[in-house]
Amino acid sequence: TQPLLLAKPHLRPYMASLQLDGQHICGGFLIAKQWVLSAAHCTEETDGKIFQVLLGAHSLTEPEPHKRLYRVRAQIPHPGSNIHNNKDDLLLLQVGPSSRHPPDRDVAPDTVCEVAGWGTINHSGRRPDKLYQLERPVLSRDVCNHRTRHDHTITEKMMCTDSRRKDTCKGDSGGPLVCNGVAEGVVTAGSRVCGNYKKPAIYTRIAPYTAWIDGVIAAGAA
Ligand SMILES: NCc1cccc(Nc2n[nH]c3ncnc(Nc4cccc(O)c4)c23)c1
Repeated sequence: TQPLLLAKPHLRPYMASLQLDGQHICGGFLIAKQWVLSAAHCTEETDGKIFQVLLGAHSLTEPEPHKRLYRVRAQIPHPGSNIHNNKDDLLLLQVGPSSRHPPDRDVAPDTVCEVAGWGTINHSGRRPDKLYQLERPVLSRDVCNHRTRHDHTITEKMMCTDSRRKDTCKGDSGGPLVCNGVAEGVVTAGSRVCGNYKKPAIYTRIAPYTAWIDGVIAAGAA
């Protein structure tokens, strides 16, 4: 049979894993804010236990910044579903606020990440009409904090990429720094300097702020 292909990480943010006690039981997918659709047969061997729903994952076990395990507020099988046939084999799950946040880990130095933006393209200050993208290696916090670079102003809630030659610039602020398919940082202007290797590009890391982000989303969702 045709060998199955490994999915490219995080290209399917709607993809859900329905779990019991940390064990994957069934797939599912987001069809609306807070609602996951799956199959009613998935509740057969659960003897009434309520699933947890894992969203934003590629690996079921490894820590990933956008991975979240959500409680299920309501589990609603289609009224026509039954254990004798495949009719109306649908299950709707209303997911509640996330019950667990992934551990907050630095991206390894030299990891090549990408950043995109409509910011100015070079010292000419030319502003593009179309989106540009840039691949840059992560710079360790120690190097970025060196006296001759950002001189100990880079906290553990920030990260840097090498700014030799290719760099972010005016108008790129706010965009995502994506490493291995995961948004790890948000472009910040920092010293506003562009393309100077002595002033590496700075990003606000996202992982330290997931509780704040979820809190705002949950409050807004009410
Ligand atoms: N590379 C870090 C970075 C990320 C995001 C934005 C920024 N810069 C800027 N953000 N806002 C700005 N307002 C005015 N000038 C600015 N930078 C600038 C413009 C022309 C020549 C040059 O050497 C630097 C910036 C710098």
